[in-house]
Amino acid sequence: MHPKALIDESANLIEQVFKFEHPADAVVSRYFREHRSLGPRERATLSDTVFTILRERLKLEWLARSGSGSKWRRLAILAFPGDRDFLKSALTDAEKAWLDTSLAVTDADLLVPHRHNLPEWLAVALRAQVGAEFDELAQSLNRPAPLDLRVNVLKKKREAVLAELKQAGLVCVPTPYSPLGIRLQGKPSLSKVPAFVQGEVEVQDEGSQLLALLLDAKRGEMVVDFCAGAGGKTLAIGAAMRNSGRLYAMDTSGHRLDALKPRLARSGLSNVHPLAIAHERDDRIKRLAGKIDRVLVDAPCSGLGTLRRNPDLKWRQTPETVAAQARLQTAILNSAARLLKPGGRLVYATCSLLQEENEVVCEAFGRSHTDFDPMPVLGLLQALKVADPDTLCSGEHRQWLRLWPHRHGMDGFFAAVWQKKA
Ligand SMILES: C[S@@+](CC[C@H](N)C(=O)[O-])C[C@H]1O[C@@H](n2cnc3c(N)ncnc32)[C@H](O)[C@@H]1O
Repeated sequence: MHPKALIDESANLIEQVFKFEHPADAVVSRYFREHRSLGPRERATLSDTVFTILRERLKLEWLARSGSGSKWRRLAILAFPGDRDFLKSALTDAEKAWLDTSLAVTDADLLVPHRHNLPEWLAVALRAQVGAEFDELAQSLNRPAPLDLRVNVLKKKREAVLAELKQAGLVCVPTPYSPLGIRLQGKPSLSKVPAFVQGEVEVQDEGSQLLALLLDAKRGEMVVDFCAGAGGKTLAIGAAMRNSGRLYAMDTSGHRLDALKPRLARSGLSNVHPLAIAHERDDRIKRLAGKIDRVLVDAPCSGLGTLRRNPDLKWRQTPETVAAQARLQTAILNSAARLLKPGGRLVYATCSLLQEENEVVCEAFGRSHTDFDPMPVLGLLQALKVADPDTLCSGEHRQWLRLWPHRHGMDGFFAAVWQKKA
C-alpha cells in the first residue's frame, strides 16, 4: 500500500479508537473485518500505530499541537512504526520539517505528565503507593507484555514441553516465579505449534498462573470459579484437580463462557461445568451454599494492572468507574463467600493496581466476616515452592499477593486468601 494511503487508514482508525466507546482491540478487529483488502503488514503497522498512541497519548498529543492537517493525521505520522524514508515520501515539506523537530524532542524537554502518560488521577494514586519507584512503574506499564504459556500438567511436564517448543523453533525459557510457566521470545503464532494444538500449553500470563495456584484445588473437591469468563483460570484449576471432582465455571456473561468450550476440548478436562448466572445472588448459587471446598473470585475490575496489553484502559477508566467496580466487587465477594463449607478456602483476586479495588475491599470483607480467617499469602507461596515469595507479598503480615510490572515483569495483580472457620 502507498504510504499516503497507509497514513490515511491509520488516521481513520485512530479517530474511531479515540471515541473510547469500545475496547481498542475490539475496534481494531472490527476495522480489519470491514477493510479486508488490508494485508498482514499493513494491519501490523496500523495496530502498532494505534497502540503506541494509546501508550504515549499525552506526549504525542502535546507534540501534535503544532503541525498541520487533522489531529489524527498528525498522531498517525508521529507514531508511524516503519521506515522513516518510506513515511516521508507521503509527507509535504512542511510536515517533514515538523516531524524532524518533533523527533528531536528529548525526555528532558518534556513535562512530567508527558513522560508518564497517565491521567492525573491515576498518577496520583500510583505515586502514593510506590513513591520513588513511580517513574519505573510508569515506564514498565508502557512496554509491551511478553507472551507466557502455562503447561497443562494433565498432559506433560514443563521440561518436556520446553524441549518440544524448542524443537518447533521457538525461543523460550521457564518463567521466573510460576513453576508451570514458559516465557516465549517475541509473539510467534501458536495455531500450528503441536504443543498448543494438543492442549499441552495454554496462553496465560505468569501472574494469572500464580492466582490459580493460590486456590490449591485438590483431586475430588467441589470448586467454584465464580467469575470464570473465558476460563483462563478455570483450565488451570481443573488441571490441578487432575480432572476429578466438580469445577463450576460461573459467569454472568454466557458469551464469555461460550469461549471456554473450545479451550476445554483442547485441554482434555471433563470435570468443568459452565454455569451462566444472572447476577451474584442467582438462585443456583444459593443451592450450592455451604457445599463448596474452594472458591475463586477473579473479580471484574478496572484492569489497570494490564495496561501493557490494554493501554486504552487508562483513558476509559475514571475515579467514578473504579468506585462502581469496588461496589460490585464487594457484592460478589460477599455472595461467593456463602458457597464455602467450614474449612473451605476463598481467594479474591483482581488485575487492578488500585488499593480501592484490592486492600480496601478485602479489609471491609474481613471486618464483616469474622467467620473467615485470613491466610497470609507468603506462607501459601512458600508451600507452593514459588521462587522469592517474599518479594511478591505486601501488608503487615505479608497477607496480600501484590504483583507489579516494574518489579516482577508480570501484569499487576492482587490476591487475598481466607479460610472459613471449621
Ligand atoms: C477478570 S474477568 C475473569 C477472567 C477469567 N477468570 C480468566 O481467568 O480468564 C471478570 C469476569 O467477571 C464477570 N462478572 C461480572 N459481573 C459478575 C457477577 N456479578 N457475577 C459473576 N461474574 C461476573 C465478567 O463477565 C468477567 O468475565
